[in-house]
Amino acid sequence: MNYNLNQDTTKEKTSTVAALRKLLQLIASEQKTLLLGMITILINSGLLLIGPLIIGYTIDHYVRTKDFNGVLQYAGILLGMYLLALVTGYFQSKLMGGVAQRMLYTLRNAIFNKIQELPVAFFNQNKAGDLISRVNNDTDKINQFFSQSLMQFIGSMVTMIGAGAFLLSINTRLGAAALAPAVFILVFTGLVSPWVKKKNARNLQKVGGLSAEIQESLNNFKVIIAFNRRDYFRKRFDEANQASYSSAIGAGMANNIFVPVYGLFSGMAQLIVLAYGIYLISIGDFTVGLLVSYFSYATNFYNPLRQLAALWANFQVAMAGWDRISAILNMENDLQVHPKTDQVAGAALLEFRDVNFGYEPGKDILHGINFSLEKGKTYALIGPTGGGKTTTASLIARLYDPTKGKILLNGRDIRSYSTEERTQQIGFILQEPFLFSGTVRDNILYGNAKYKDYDNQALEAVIKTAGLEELLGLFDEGLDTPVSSGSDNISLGQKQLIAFMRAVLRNPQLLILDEATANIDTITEQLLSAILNNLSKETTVVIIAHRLNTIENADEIFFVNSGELIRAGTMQHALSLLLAEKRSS
Ligand SMILES: Nc1ncnc2c1ncn2[C@@H]1O[C@H](COP(=O)(O)OP(=O)(O)OP(=O)(O)O)[C@@H](O)[C@H]1O
Repeated sequence: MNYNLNQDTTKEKTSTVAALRKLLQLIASEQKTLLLGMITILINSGLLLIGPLIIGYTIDHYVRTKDFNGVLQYAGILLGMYLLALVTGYFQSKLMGGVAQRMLYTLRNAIFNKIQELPVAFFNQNKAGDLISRVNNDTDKINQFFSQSLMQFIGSMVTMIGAGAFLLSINTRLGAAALAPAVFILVFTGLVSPWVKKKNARNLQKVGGLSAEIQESLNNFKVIIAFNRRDYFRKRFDEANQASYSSAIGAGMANNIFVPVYGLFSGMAQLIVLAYGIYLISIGDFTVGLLVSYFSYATNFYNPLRQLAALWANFQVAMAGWDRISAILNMENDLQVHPKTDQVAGAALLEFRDVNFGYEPGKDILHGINFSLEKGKTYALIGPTGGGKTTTASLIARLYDPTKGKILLNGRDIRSYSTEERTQQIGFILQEPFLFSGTVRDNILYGNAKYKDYDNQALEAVIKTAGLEELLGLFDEGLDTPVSSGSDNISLGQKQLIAFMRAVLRNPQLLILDEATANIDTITEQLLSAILNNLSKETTVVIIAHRLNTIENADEIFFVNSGELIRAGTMQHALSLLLAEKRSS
């Protein structure tokens, strides 16, 4: 599956209605609040619509007859109505603000949970900074629309429809003339909106790119400083910033296109009402009071339309953000759990059967790999850099599925194991161990449900039984030694030790060490070797190492080169294969 989120996003075409329907599902549980919100909008718009009618009535019946008591009475009614509109307006913002915040919360959780479900290939193909921008920035665009614009949007629509109905009912011909410019606005909006959305999508993509650039340079700050290449990253950042700036200008211009066009047509409509209205009064078909009301209704129709111009732009931004978010939400993990297959009797612990694999479609890295691992034995994978050792180990741990062939775990297709079952049976110590902020204890118990409730004393007893006591002793404050994922308060070797303890404590059937001792001194390495020898007799160990002394005790050595795996037999033969490969390259 192609997990690249930034591929072809500009060409993507999602129907706005379909996108909106999906988005609204996120607030399906907010029906009551939305209903209340709608009621406040209807009251607000209703009050706005009745206002001009009352003003017209007051002019025709009380101002012209100079009945000031009547004028005062109706002025009081109008004041009451406007105060009520103020109160309903306040509740409207409060209700919708709450809905939008809850929506933002749900949306961020949904994206984060989806990202957590996705396989390693997804993270290979997307930059962390861009993903962060989607979770933070793009969701915020949707939040802004829902908290600030949606109710205004609906309110404006209701007011417009009401005002349009009044315009047509008071005088059909004048009404039709007044509304004619709106048809042009509608056509213009329909034609221009996809282009505006595209501009906004491009802008969000560039903002994501900028975020990725920041993330990359922060992650690599040491290399940047050591090589004095600040200028290089400054230049890269400047380019990304420039691209983001240009796309923001483009999006801003696109978003602003609606306001002047709507303004132009609104002005034209008012001119039409004024000219045609005065003509109708001159021939005795209309009254001054009615024209004042009429003018107010035309304003009530076109003012919200002008507001809609700005709101529509916000809507396009939100929809562009939603497209980027749904691209994540629509991703499916293609490493699905398959139905259980029959177990092959007397099978090896793990078996590769004619396995091919490539990170990109059509570009296989591993070709026709066949081998099996027996219970309780130690295996070594050796070979030149880039030969395919880590890739083979990643397939053993099912970080990826083969493009061809099969992998059997305990005689059953590895794909038929649930993630929990599989990770319980296979422990993988990666080349670059991942630690998170906390303590040594937090990190060695990561993913270990069995000991998570043990207090330090009980855990230390378990550690002692597993032979890890001396390793723990290398940390000043033992289990409580602080660990910080970002800074370097512990060495790389110490990180590898923590990852080692984490994996051993889980007591897996199969333990893979990918260059897991590369940064550990020889004495400590001997200690690790003793711990590995002390593991249960059932435990199978796969060691990937460049330092050959690490694999002295291996029962079998595999030589992995150019994506092919052969049995190397003795250590001597393995060494000759390595040397031959070095000479030929
Ligand atoms: N995430 C990835 N995406 C695309 N290609 C990759 C990826 N990881 C590795 N490769 C490619 O796969 C090939 C095998 O890499 P692999 O990491 O398995 O080699 P290795 O034998 O473990 O090397 P080393 O000894 O340096 O760790 C290399 O050509 C590498 O460029």
